[in-house]
Amino acid sequence: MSSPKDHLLPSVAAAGSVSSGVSTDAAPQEATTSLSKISLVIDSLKKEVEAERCVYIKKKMEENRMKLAGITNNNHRFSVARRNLGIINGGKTHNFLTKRQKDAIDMRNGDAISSSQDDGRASVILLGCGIPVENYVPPINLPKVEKIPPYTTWIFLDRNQKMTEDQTVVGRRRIYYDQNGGEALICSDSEEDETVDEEDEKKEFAESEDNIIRSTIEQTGPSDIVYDLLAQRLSRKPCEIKERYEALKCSKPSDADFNMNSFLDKDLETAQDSFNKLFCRRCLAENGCSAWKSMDDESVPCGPHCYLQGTYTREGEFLRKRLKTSSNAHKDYERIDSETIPVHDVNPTNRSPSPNKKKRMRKSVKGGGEETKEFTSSSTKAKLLSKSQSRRKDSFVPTGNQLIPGSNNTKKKNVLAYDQTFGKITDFESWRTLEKCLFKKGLKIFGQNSCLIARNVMGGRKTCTEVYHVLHYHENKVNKLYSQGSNSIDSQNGVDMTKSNENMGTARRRRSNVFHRRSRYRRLKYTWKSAGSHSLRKRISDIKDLHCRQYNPCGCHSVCGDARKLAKFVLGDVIVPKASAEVASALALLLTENVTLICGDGTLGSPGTKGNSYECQNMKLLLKQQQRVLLGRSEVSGWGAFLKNSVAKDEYLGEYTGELISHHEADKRGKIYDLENSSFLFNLNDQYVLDAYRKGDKLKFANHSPDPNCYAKVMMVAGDHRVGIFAKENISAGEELFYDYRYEPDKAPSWAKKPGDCSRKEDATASSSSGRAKKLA
Ligand SMILES: C[S@@+](CC[C@H](N)C(=O)[O-])C[C@H]1O[C@@H](n2cnc3c(N)ncnc32)[C@H](O)[C@@H]1O
Repeated sequence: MSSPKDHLLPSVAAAGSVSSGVSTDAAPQEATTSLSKISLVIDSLKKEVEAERCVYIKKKMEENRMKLAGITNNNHRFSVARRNLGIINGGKTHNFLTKRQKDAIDMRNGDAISSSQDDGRASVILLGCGIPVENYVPPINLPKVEKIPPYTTWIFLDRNQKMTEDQTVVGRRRIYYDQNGGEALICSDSEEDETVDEEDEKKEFAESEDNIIRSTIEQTGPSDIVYDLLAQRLSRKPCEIKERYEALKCSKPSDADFNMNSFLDKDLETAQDSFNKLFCRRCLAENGCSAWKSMDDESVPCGPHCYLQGTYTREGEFLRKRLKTSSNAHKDYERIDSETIPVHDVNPTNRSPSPNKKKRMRKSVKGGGEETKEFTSSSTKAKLLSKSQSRRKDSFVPTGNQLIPGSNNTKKKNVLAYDQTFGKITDFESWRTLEKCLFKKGLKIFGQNSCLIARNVMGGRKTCTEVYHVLHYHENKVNKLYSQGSNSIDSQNGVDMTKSNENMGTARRRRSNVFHRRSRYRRLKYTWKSAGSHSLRKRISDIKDLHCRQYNPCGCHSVCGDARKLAKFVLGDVIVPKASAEVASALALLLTENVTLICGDGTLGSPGTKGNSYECQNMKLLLKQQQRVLLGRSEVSGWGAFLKNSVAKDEYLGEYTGELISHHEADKRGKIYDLENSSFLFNLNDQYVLDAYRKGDKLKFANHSPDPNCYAKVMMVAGDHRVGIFAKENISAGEELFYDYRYEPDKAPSWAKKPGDCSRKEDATASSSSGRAKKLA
C-alpha cells in the first residue's frame, strides 16, 4: 500500500476537527466537500486493498493451478492407462465399483438391489419410499451430548494489550489478560465460553480493514464523520471503528518492521526485558550463548561483507577486494551489486568449530595446569575468542590505494582519505540505541574482533566492515562507550575523528590503552593460575572502573581457618595438587570479582571444621559434594527420589536446581503446571523462582510429606541464593526422600493440606486463581 501521505488532502485533514454541529453559512457546503473527500480517501484505499487482493488471489490461483496440474495429469495418465487396459482385454468392461457403491447408486436410481448372492438369503427390507435394501444394517445411535466437554486454549497475547483481570471476548474464546500486560498467558475454557452471549460476539477486524482504518484516519484526522463513513464502508458500527482505531493506536507496531524499529530506540536492557524474564539468569550467566560462532580460520573472511573482503565507497557501495591473480591488478576492489548482497543482510557462514579447533580450545583452557579441567563458561569462551581476535586485529591495514583505486597519493594522505571517507560512511552517531548497546556488548565479549561482533551480536544489522570501521575510525566514541555505562550511550558526543589528525592520534592512543587494559583484565579474569602472581593480583584491585562486588566464595558469614588456606591457595602461589573442575570454576569466579575471602572449605574435598562440629555446607554445594540419589516409583505419587547410601542427620544431600526465573514468569508457568497437577517451582527469594521442570537434578522428584525426613534450605552461595536439601534425621540407604513443601495453607492443594488446616476449600480455590502454590524452604 502506498504511503498515506501521498493521499493527504489538506482540507480533509481539517475535517478531522469538524464536529457535528456546524454553524456558519458556508459550513454545510464545506461539510459536504469534506465528506466527499473522506469518501474519496476511503474509496481509493479500498480500491488499493482490492487490487492487492486481486493480485494475491491471482498469484495463489496460479500456484494452485501449477500444483493441480501435476495431480490431474497423473490422474489423466491413469485413466488413459485403464482404458487401454480394457481395450487390451478385448473390450470387456470391468466393474471398478465395489458392491456397496453399486448398491447405493442402484438405490438412488430406484432399482432393486443387485444381488450377486444367489444363496437364497434374500432378506429384503423396504425402506421409506419403498426402496428395497438387502442386508440392512441399522444405523448406529451416537449418544446425545448436550454440551461439548470443556477445553482449554492457550493464546499468546500482545504485551501492549494492557488490561487487568478483565476478560475480553474474541469470537467464542474468553481471554484472560495478564495483570502486567505481559506478553504471554491466558487461558480460556469453553465451559465459560458457552455462557458468552451471542450478541457479545464481535466480528474480528481483518488486516486490510485495519489498514484502511489506520490510513484513513492518519490522513483525515479522527472525527465522527470519518468514523461514520468508515463504518458505512466496512459494514460496521461507528463505535466499533472508533474502538478499533484506539486499539490500533495503542498497538501501533502492527507490522514486524515497526516493532523492530521501536525496539531499535530502546536500550538493550529494555529491549531484552522479556528475554530476561523468560530465561534462566544463571544459565545465561554461566553458559553464555551456545549459539556463539567462533572463527575456524582467522585469515578467512567471515562473510561477504567481512572487512577482509572489501570495503564501502563514500556512496555506501561495497567494493569487493579483487583476487591477486586478477588481470586488473592495479584495481584492488570491484563493485558488487548491493541488491545481491544487501548491506544489512549479512548471513555469515555458519561454521561450527572443527573438532580440532574444539580440542585446541580445551587445551588452551587447560593452560593453567594439569589440574584445571575444562570449564565452559561464557567468560572462557570470551577469553578464547578475544585471544583469536588480538591475533587478527592488525591483519588488515587499510591504505589509500586499497580504497581509492588508481590513486597515486602518498600513504599518509591515503590513510587520511580513508579515514575521512569512513568517518562519514560509518557514522556511529547515526547508529540506533539498540545497535550501540549490542555493539558495546559485543565489544565486551569479543574485544575488537569485528567478525565476531557482527556475526554474534549485531544480528545482521551491521556488517563486519561497518563494525570494523567504527572500531578503527570512531575510537574515541568507542572508548567512551566502553568506559561509560550503557545509559549514557545516547549522550555520546565524542569528537569526530575525521575532523582532525590530532584527535585521531589521541583517540588511537586512548583506544589502545583501553583495549590494553581490557585484555589484561581478561587475562586476570579467566586464567586462574595467573592469580598466583602478586603483580597481577594487585591489578585486580587496581581496576577501578570494573564493577566490584564484595564476594566470598561460599557465602558463609563465619570466618573459618580453612578460608585462609583457600585464600592462600588463590592468592599466595600455593598449588593444590588435586583441584577439581568445580574448584577451578570457583577460583575463576573469585577472580572475576574483587574478592573478599572470609570463608571456605579449605580442605577442598574432605569436610572442613570449625570448632568441633562445624562444617561449611556452602562449600559442599559449591563443590557439588552431594549424595547419590536414585529415581524410583514413589510411595505417594508418581516418581520419587531415593537415597543410595545412608546418611546422618543434617547431612547435605544435594541441590535443588532448575531454571532461575522471575516470579512473573513463574506465575505464568505455574498456571500450566497447576493444570497438570505437577509443579517443580520453588520460591527462592522475592526476585526469583527455581523451575526444575526442564532443568533439574533428581532431587526435584522428592515428594511432599508433612512428616518428612529432609528439609530444604535457601543458602547464599557465592553471591547467589541456592537451595540445598538436607537430611532431617538419619536416613538409611534406599529410603524415599520427602520434605515439606510448605505451601501456604490457603493455596495448598488437597494432598498438601495439614490435618489441622481449617481453611475452606472455596477459599483455596479462590486464592489459587490469583497466585500459585509456593514451595518454600
Ligand atoms: C516436584 S514434583 C515431585 C515428583 C512427582 N511425584 C513426579 O512424579 O513428577 C511435585 C508434584 O508431585 C506430586 N506430589 C508430591 N508430593 C505429593 C504427595 N504427598 N501427595 C500427592 N502428590 C504429591 C504433586 O503433583 C506435585 O505437584
